[in-house]
Amino acid sequence: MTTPKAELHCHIEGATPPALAARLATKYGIDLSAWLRDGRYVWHDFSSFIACYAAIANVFRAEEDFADLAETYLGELAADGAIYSELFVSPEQGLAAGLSRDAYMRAITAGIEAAKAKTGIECRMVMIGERHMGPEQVEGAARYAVSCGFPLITGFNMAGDERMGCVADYARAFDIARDGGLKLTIHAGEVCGPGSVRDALDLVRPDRIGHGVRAVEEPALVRRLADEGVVLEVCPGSNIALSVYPDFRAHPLRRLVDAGVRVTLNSDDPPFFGTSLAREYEIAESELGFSPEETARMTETAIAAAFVDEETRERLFARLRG
Ligand SMILES: Nc1ncnc2[nH]cnc12
Ligand SMILES: [Zn+2]
Repeated sequence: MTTPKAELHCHIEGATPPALAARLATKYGIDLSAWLRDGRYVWHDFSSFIACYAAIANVFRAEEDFADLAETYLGELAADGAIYSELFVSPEQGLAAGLSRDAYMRAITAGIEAAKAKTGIECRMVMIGERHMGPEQVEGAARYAVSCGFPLITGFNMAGDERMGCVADYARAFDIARDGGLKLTIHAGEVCGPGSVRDALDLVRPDRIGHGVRAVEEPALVRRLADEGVVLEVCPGSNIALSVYPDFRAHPLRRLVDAGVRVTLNSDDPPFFGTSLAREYEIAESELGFSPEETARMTETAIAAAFVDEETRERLFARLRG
């Protein structure tokens, strides 16, 4: 039997298989030649990755395209042993597709429900604001998240280019989300260093941090993460693909765990980085030196930190215990 897994950090459009992007581009007459060649996404650094991601996210046009993407991704995750997934969603993509935010949310919800009916995988959605679109867009995403009435949205997150602006500019968006009852996570300490993680802790007070790995550069900050029990959504394959670290030997996951930081394993944007959730578990064991017992503890941490009600959490823990 495959070991049970859980994923807290995956951007749904970032899970688009290249073959699906190619098929939709042909169907809708979109030129993807700058971004997709020989069945692989084309980018070479963080900025071109963000641009490539945006181009691929824009090939979706119909509700059924988004629904199929969510159902297919969750089906694959379940086949790899995942019992829980949090998908990062961007209703702005509904507008880009010529639909509406609600149509986008309906479609992803339909995909989630279909996957659950087939495989039993539990899933929640985390609303994304894109940092490089500026504070107004991110606040708009937070306002929509708390008012749209889709019950599977349980969290709010900011992704995008961490080098843009400062966290303080976005604090209001997180206040809106928190006041509306959503749990919070934020991309920090991926492209930028410990200062970015410290700002996130001070100004956003998140339940979790996306990546956060560069906190390792400041020992006092690592102690703070451990003391405060902040959970990191670590994506080792993504970090290597985006050259945050030159190779797995340089990756700080072991140092963070040894310092008592709570961590989970995630794929981020799997086909962009040549990875999958199952591959991240393999990487942790074969490249980063963790035992199966240790990766099982990371899955437990993911369930403990999942943005779900307590009854669902108990059910998920019961499934983990088998
Ligand atoms: N790894 C990443 N960092 C920031 N924004 C993203 N959007 C999609 N993937 C991302
Ligand atoms: Zn991410």
